[in-house]
Amino acid sequence: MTVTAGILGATGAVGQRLIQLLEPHPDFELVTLTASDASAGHPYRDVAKWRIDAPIPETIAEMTVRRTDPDDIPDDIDLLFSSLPSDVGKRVEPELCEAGYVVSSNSSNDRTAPDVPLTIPEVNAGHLDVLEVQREERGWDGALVKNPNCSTITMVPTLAALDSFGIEQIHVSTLQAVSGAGYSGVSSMEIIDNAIPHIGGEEQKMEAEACKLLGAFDGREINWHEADVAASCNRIPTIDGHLENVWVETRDEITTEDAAAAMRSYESLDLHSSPDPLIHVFEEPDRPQPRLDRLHGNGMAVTAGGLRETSNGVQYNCLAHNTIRGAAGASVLNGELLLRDGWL
Ligand SMILES: NC(=O)C1=CN([C@@H]2O[C@H](COP(=O)(O)OP(=O)(O)OC[C@H]3O[C@@H](n4cnc5c(N)ncnc54)[C@H](OP(=O)(O)O)[C@@H]3O)[C@@H](O)[C@H]2O)C=CC1
Ligand SMILES: N[C@@H](CC(=O)OP(=O)(O)O)C(=O)O
Repeated sequence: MTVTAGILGATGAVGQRLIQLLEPHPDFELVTLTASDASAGHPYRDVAKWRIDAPIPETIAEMTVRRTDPDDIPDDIDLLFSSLPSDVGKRVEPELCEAGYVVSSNSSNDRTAPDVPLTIPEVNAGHLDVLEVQREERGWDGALVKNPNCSTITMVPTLAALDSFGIEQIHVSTLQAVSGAGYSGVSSMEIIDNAIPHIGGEEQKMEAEACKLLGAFDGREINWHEADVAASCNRIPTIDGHLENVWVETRDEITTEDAAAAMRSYESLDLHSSPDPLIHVFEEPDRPQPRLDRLHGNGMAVTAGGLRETSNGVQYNCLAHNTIRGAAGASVLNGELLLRDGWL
């Protein structure tokens, strides 16, 4: 079955990555692109400042961009991928769901709403069933699914792997790439020869989203994990790939070998965009590194290394590609999960 798909915010940085992933995708046929009113009515080629290091697919370049409005989007679209600014997503996504569209969104609005599934398919695919509650309570024929923030996605698969030892406390410090702020988000004068120890709202997102993702769905509610999470977020002058230093305290004793084995054996899924293995663990103490390791598993794998025992847990480093696994690829994978589980 081929699913007809559209992208909301298709001209932006994440929208372009979505095009790159969806145009050759075996399950999805890209038929609609939307952006702001200023871009609507024009050929995609004329209004998108294409920044991906591969040409715009010809079929996409000639498509006319539509308004991001239920009245301007064809009724027969099965799935909309959303990469809108979060204030726009907050207003438009519920309107689209009410109009009957299923939306897989990367935007940060509504990620922690109790009836909105926030999913990393390999970690918490079962949370998707909260959509039944969402439809019942909101009276929607459509549905809204979110993927987490890029820094959160980077660490959570490794934490899920370690949670059989009973995670009680997580401390994380990030080294985040400039692409996370968008093309014009951080100026070159700010970031070259520098590091910026502040990314607005990022720490709070990591702390909340990690607990929701690692929580348990009881058929009605997602009960958040009770681990104590503390994050410190920093921007550094890499282009793509968020590197993170993580300290985990566990209830049960855990050795370096236990932690490496748990990460290596953590299961992937049989979905097109899900890499196998999901987590690659390095023996070399100086890996992972952004430039060398961000494209593991076509940019969808998480890499880890530098494992060390601490007094009551382990310390390690992890890395993922922030605009692929951390954004566009995460939304596409959620689309594949929606298809597998019969929501489309
Ligand atoms: N950049 C990244 O790596 C990451 C970004 N994100 C999140 O993804 C979302 C998109 O980010 P990014 O792609 O960088 O943003 P961009 O600013 O590059 O793109 C925004 C897109 O939304 C459209 N848009 C803007 N305003 C409106 C509006 N009022 N109505 C309809 N469409 C509108 C733009 O269209 P137009 O071109 O016409 O202005 C464009 O297509 C954000 O929520 C961001 O926080 C998440 C993770 C990583
Ligand atoms: N804040 C992230 C990117 C981002 O836009 O995150 P979110 O999807 O939570 O808005 C970064 O700067 O790297």
